[in-house]
Amino acid sequence: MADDLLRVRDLSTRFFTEDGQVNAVESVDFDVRDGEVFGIVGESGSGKSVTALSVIDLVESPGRITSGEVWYRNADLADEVRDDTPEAVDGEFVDVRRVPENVRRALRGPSFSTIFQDPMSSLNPSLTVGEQIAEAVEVQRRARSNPRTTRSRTQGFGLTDLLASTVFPSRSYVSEESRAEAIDLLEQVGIPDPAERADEYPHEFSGGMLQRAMIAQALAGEPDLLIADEPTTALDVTIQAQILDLLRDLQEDTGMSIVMITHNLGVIARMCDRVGVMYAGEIVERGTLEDVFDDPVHPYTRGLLGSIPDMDDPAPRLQPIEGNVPNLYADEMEDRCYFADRCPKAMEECLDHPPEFDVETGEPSGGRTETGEHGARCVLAQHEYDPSRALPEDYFRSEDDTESERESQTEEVSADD
Ligand SMILES: Nc1ncnc2c1ncn2[C@@H]1O[C@H](COP(=O)(O)OP(=O)(O)OP(=O)(O)O)[C@@H](O)[C@H]1O
Ligand code: NI
Repeated sequence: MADDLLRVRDLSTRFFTEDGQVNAVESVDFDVRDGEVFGIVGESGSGKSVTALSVIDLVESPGRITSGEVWYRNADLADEVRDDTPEAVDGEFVDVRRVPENVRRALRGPSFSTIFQDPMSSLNPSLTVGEQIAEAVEVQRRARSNPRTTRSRTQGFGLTDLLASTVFPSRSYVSEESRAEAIDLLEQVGIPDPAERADEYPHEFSGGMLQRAMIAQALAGEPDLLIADEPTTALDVTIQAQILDLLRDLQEDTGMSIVMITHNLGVIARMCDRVGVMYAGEIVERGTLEDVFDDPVHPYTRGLLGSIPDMDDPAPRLQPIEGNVPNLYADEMEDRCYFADRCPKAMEECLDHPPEFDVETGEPSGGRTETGEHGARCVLAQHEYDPSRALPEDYFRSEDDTESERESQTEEVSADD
């Protein structure tokens, strides 16, 4: 079994809005192994993107990570930070939440890289594609030749100036070498005539080609982990499939790990080794693709799978299960299973907040067992459905009015995602 590259523990992120506190990510645990694709799937508003942003520390105000650890395996980094921040080191793992902020920021690119749905969020329209990729290559090259040595301790880790250059890319190629590498990267991501295309501007690229260019830029630092948040959602189906295949090929060639975020189970089925199903800010079920697809335990997972979209005919949005994702306002989150009011198998036990149970043993796993095991945050992982303990169907009915009011608000907040 491959080693863990990332161990996320008890990660919680909240938004402190004028309307109240939103518990967007609630005590999330997951692991990402070396060289695997880990999928995070769930309906809109379930907390997938905020989870990803939390891992790379890009949550913006009024959001804040309120608890959790993000352990990243990197022996060199562990050696470098051990003296100054021993509490952030455990063997070869470093809790990136506990290292100084500039060190954490310097991991973006060479350690963690990201691609999003909209390539223009990472490409500058006024620079050629080649210049921008060369710039990313150059930034990473300098970062490598100035490693985070003990020397940096006296210089306050001195990496912020390296990062500044990503914000203000220069207008020409830094060197012939980085230009050559940019062309090489464009070729790797399947852009034909890469030397010519390198001199074109983003608007001269088609949607699929732009997506490839963004991937090239994300790969410039040779990251250990690529976080892909709905990377193909905006593309037409044939191009979607090509980009997914490209990502899978690049993953195999480079050995990097990928966290793939999507609301499309077809994408999960095509890409992922293991998967976590998110609902209302929690991972409610996780395991290998086979575990989760062939033997789902949580009624939410079963509901999702009941409407698995065909890759050739993907539904634009999953809307498989009657009812709505709760709005996640803390003062309305009761201490019960958040799916209970939509669940065909809700029992009296569901009025308590379920821990994660190991599906094999039915024992609480707390996400801290030797993972990869099949876990589910549902009492059905512990024992059989018992109709005599079923909640009456209209048990939550009285909340319907407030729910439909909230529905429109939730849509507003996540609409620009
Ligand atoms: N800036 C913000 N301010 C307030 N609430 C936010 C903010 N960003 C996200 N949220 C809330 O956090 C929750 C999780 O949002 P998130 O974007 O992670 O969902 P998602 O699963 O990625 O959905 P989608 O599939 O639509 O991208 C939602 O309830 C959302 O309303
Ligand atoms: Ni999202």
